[in-house]
Amino acid sequence: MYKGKARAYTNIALIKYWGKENETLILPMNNSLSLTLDAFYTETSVTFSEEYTQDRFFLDDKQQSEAATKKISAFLDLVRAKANCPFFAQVNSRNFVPTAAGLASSASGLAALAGACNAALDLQLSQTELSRLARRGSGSACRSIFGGFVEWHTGDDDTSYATPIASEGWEKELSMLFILINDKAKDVSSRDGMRRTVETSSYYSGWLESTPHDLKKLKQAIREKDFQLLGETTEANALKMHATTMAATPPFTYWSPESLRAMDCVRSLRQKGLACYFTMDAGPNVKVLCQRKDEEAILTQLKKDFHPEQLIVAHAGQGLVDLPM
Ligand SMILES: O=C(O)C[C@@](O)(CF)CCOP(=O)(O)OP(=O)(O)O
Repeated sequence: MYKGKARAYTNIALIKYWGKENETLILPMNNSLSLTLDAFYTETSVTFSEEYTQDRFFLDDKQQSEAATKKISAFLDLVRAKANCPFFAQVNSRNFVPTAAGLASSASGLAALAGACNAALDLQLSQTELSRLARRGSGSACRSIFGGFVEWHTGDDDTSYATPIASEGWEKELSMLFILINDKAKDVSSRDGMRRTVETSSYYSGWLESTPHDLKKLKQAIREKDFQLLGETTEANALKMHATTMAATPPFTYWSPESLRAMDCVRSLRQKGLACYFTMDAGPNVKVLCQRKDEEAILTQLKKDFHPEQLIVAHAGQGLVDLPM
């Protein structure tokens, strides 16, 4: 019996990963850049045992569907091949995110699973090898191996992994405020959404052409600790990513009326002189990037338009953490 446990934190992309060049190997069309946060994380333990007759996957103590277990099994097969281990496994993941907020990201889950498997089978993987492995579970998971600002590079199965970006700790001066939009509509998963967009969106080529330029500006903003450039580039990049979905066939959007209202609130706060910018992913929630020094003032304003329980504050977080069983 081999056991391991790890914790990984959610990351939010400032330059989005939105499209795969290779679905099986989960290779991205473009480089992305994210900020690992401290507010949301997943703790995953894994046990490989010769006594198990199948893989089983529990999330928050609930056994998961066959489809979800199949996805985990495919990842475990990679690990078993690497470790030359024939045993089935039981995976227990616990998401430390606000319940029913639609925030449980596959990024922290799969990164934590990579770490737990590494510990259980004593694979002694480097952070780069862990990032490469986590990528095979979910693209954005490869970024959660590291804390702070992280870049995920395009490439082949060997060369596509994430690396931390030197920032002299500037990320500690930033805040990310989550505006939770409880939206009934069933979201298109990020995996399905990006596939449909790559295959059918007439705006996709424009997106691909513009992301390297956005990435360059974002890295300049980190180098120069220029919050306005960071914010403007982040917001514009998110809007371009979401524009591609509206030009897909059939068209779709992750935005709900409440999302639009939240985006408007951010713009009007900016007009009042409070530096804040939004980003959005494959769901209706709106994430507001600001400087820690303005966090209170912005929260006070947002509380005029949203219920306090819709607002969650996050700061820069750390990379993968091994945990004692
Ligand atoms: O995080 C970003 O860069 C942007 C997104 O969050 C925008 F929605 C996509 C994340 O996609 P993910 O869940 O990693 O997909 P997978 O590789 O199909 O598992």
